[in-house]
Amino acid sequence: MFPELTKGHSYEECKGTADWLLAQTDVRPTIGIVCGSGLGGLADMLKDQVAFNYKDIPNFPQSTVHGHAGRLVFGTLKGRPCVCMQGRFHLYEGYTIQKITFPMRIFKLLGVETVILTNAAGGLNEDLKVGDVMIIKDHINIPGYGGFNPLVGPNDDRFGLRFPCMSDAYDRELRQLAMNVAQELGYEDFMKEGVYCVLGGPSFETIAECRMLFRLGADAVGMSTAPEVIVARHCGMRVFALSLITNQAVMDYDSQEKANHEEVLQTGKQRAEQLERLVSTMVTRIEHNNNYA
Ligand SMILES: O=P(O)(O)O[C@@H]1C[C@H](O)[C@@H](CO)O1
Ligand code: HPA
Repeated sequence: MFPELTKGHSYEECKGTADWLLAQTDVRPTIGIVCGSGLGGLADMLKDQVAFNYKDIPNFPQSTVHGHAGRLVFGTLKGRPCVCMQGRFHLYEGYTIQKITFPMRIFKLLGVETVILTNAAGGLNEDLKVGDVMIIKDHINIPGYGGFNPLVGPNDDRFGLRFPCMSDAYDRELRQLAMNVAQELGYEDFMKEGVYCVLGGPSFETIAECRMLFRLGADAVGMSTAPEVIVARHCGMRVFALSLITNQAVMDYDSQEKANHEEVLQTGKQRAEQLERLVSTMVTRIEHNNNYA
């Protein structure tokens, strides 16, 4: 790895961005939400919005992917102060892994305690159907095996430890809370739990790759989330993440199916309302001190 590729923003630069945002809104968010492909409608749930285009925020990258609006939205969700990324960043857009995870450090410096991440993913496990919501219980970070871990480079102890633990990355109580809320809402038929595997993208996986990933223990495959989770956990925020299964990964050489981004966005639209209800109900049950009501 070249040193210039492992240089993220300094603590002071992150603080500069967070202070710039805090100076322009009275909202003091304790919950941060990241919207996956086609799931940006989650941000529209916020009341009394103060929204910033990414291009106007100091040091922020810009969204380049269809289905990622590129706005940071502050507001309240059923009275809870929240901040929501309407669009995230991916390695395949050409940003460094430090850059795509930079917003997690901004969340932390804004006062966020709990991060809720969503993504679109392909189902590898045949128990996962298109339209299912998979609560992520763990991840496999394939780019990390090649040195693409967002914590590569000098460690700033003000953010967190040099060697953070990841065996508890996906908060057990928040996963239980999601299951409880799903049951109350009558969503249990499409709520699942599983392991998410991140690849660099942007090409979708080959059949051999899908078969390999399933054998490795992955239930769903995507191109995001795990790097953000690593940075969020490094700086001590609690994490809940879910995948909307937008397509079934092709595992069979006789299949005529082809993964495509339009199908991903379309499935997002179909489940949008239920996802919004699930996330907003969860938010009302997460106390500001990170206990659960
Ligand atoms: O931001 P997410 O992970 O939801 O986006 C997924 C992965 C690719 O960016 C895109 C493929 O359709 O959707
Ligand atoms: N593979 C990778 N990323 C994805 C997929 C997929 O099948 N679907 C949505 N994002």
